Amino acid sequence: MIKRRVHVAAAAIFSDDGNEVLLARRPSTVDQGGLWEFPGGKLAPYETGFEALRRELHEELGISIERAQPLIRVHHEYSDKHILLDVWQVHGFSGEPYGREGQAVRWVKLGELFNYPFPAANLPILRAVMLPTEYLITAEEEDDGVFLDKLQRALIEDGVRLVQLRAKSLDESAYLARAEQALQLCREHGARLLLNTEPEMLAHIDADGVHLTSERLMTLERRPIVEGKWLSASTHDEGQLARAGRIGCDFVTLSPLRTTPSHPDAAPLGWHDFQQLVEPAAMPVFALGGMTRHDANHARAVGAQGIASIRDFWR
Ligand SMILES: Nc1nc2c([nH]c(=O)n2[C@H]2C[C@H](O)[C@@H](COP(=O)(O)OP(=O)(O)OP(=O)(O)O)O2)c(=O)[nH]1
Ligand SMILES: [Mg+2]
Repeated sequence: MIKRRVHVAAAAIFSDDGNEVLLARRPSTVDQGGLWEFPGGKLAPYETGFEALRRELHEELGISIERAQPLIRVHHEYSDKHILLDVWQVHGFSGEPYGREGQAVRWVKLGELFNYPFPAANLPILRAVMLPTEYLITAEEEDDGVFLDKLQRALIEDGVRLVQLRAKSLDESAYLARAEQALQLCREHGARLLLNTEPEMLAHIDADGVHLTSERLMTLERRPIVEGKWLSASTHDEGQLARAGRIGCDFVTLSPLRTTPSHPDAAPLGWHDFQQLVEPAAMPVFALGGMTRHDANHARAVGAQGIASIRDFWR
């Protein structure tokens, strides 16, 4: 059977404070009926994704949007069709949204999204909605005091909300001690902390998750930590991205986008190859390697969740 290909534009519409998104419930009579969804629908012939999004949001919710940013593109195989969900992030609209087609519509806190039943294709969208556009990777730093000062600066001044504790030069007990302090600081600022260590470390410290090196990733056949903790991984090519998808990583970094002083010999991907690699990956991907916050918009335009960086945040 040749499957139908369906291209759908859908919206993650955020509340002004950014803490809630608007969900709609699919009528029980249609495909995927009764499940919750991000409002949107199929592209009409000759429509762009954004044009379809504007039309659908007006038809389904009675609102008008002027701008939207790409959030994530998800390819998914249903038994009867291949679907591409082209999901946009919307901040700001005019009109008061209501279910113009009689469907239930509800503002839902980001932390409660997993309580709602969604179509199978939606898991990567939920992850993308819950993640910020910036991922800070900490630098090697000998002194704990200096480390904490720099982390605090990034949390307060740059508004960083996702942190990976990378400290290859520390032994296990020094790493744990630093992780405890970093975790406390992250909690104070509403940020998540992932440990760049063996997954077993989560038994000793209640961090938000684990980041796998690409080598460690390639040794795993299944997800090494429970759902509910975040699992990310470093990837550099198609094979590693595929493995990350297979073991259920919540998101990944893909590098090196550019050549960097820390990895001068690694061949850079550049934006074109980056985009090609990200397109089939059904999870949020952060661009890494010579990235700054000024690259975030372009990264999003080619399919990334945003950018990951050490140097841009470590000042
Ligand atoms: N809008 C939307 N559709 C989704 C999501 N997840 C998901 O698998 N889908 C699937 C369900 C449908 O097969 C397809 C969307 O089609 P639709 O029924 O909304 O299309 P439409 O608004 O153009 O409606 P219609 O004119 O065809 O009745 O995508 C989601 O989060 N939002
Ligand atoms: Mg629809």
